Amino acid sequence: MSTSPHLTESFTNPENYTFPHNRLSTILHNPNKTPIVLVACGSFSPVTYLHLRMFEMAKDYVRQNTDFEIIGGYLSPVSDMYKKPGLLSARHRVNMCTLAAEDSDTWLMVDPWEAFQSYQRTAIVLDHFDHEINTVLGGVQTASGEKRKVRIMLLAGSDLIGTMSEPGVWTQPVNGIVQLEHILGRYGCLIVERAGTGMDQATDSLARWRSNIHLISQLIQNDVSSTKVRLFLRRGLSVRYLLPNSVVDYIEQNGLYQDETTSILSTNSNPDKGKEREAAAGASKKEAH
Ligand SMILES: Nc1ncnc2c1ncn2[C@@H]1O[C@H](COP(=O)(O)OP(=O)(O)OP(=O)(O)O)[C@@H](O)[C@H]1O
Ligand SMILES: O=C(O)c1ccc[n+]([C@@H]2O[C@H](COP(=O)([O-])O)[C@@H](O)[C@H]2O)c1
Repeated sequence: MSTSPHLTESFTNPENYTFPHNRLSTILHNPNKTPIVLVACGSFSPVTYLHLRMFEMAKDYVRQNTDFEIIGGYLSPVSDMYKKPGLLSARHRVNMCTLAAEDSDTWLMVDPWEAFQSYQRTAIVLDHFDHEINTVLGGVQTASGEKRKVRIMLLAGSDLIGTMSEPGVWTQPVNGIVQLEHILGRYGCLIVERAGTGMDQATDSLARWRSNIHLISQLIQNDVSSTKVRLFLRRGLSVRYLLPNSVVDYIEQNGLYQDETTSILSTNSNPDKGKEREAAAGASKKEAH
């Protein structure tokens, strides 16, 4: 792993922010393994079982195919300033992710750092995790007391990684540094196959970082998406068993996704996720400068 500096000298924290690390393992059980933390960035509007499944698939993949040991996993909901269609307020998205994480395994956490401030590029978000886990917390310890640096890795669906190959915001430098080099060269990622986006198609032009890109195949096809869940809710259809029960209850109790006025922008069901993301990230970037 490269030791290039972070893309920013200092990180802006939201008011009253503390980095959640209650479920982060403090011990590296196998000293021969490289400790890693998985970070999934996205809208999570709302979080679905497929988002949680990504972490489970990654856990199996890591155990069977790598020399890594996972010491924690984070959902990092994007800022309201991302302004993607269908994006509910950060407060609700963070609350739903928190319920989902509590409901699930014991190693998942939600970091609200990104959600409660201006739009942050993904490279900066990974730097923030690196800073909190390695600089502030001092990494992880082996059973013999030796301190080890934790490697941060992006966990994403193949549709998201597919957009990295397209010319656009991902390829625009952050503070003069090419951010794909930073994300894929310094950190690396685990990519979960997503119905509708081929793995080859997603990674063809990212070949130079091949050794840092881990491809995880879907053995059970499931194309649940937040867009479809929102559509169901607007039509008054049940979404139970597509999301954790606690999240379904939260949506019902708060009357979320009933109509277009509950989202940051009006909702739509545009299937062209790549273009939607590029537009959202591009707009947020322009506003940030
Ligand atoms: N069914 C799925 N299979 C694999 N990856 C998924 C799936 N659903 C979401 N992801 C991944 O989860 C991350 C966050 O996703 P995001 O919040 O955008 O969900 P989404 O369902 O794509 O949302 P939307 O429908 O609002 O665009 C992304 O990396 C995305 O690729
Ligand atoms: O950093 C970038 O250049 C960049 C460009 C496009 C998308 N992203 C991130 O990718 C995630 C996409 O989320 P979503 O909901 O559009 O799948 C979200 O966390 C964005 O901040 C990041």
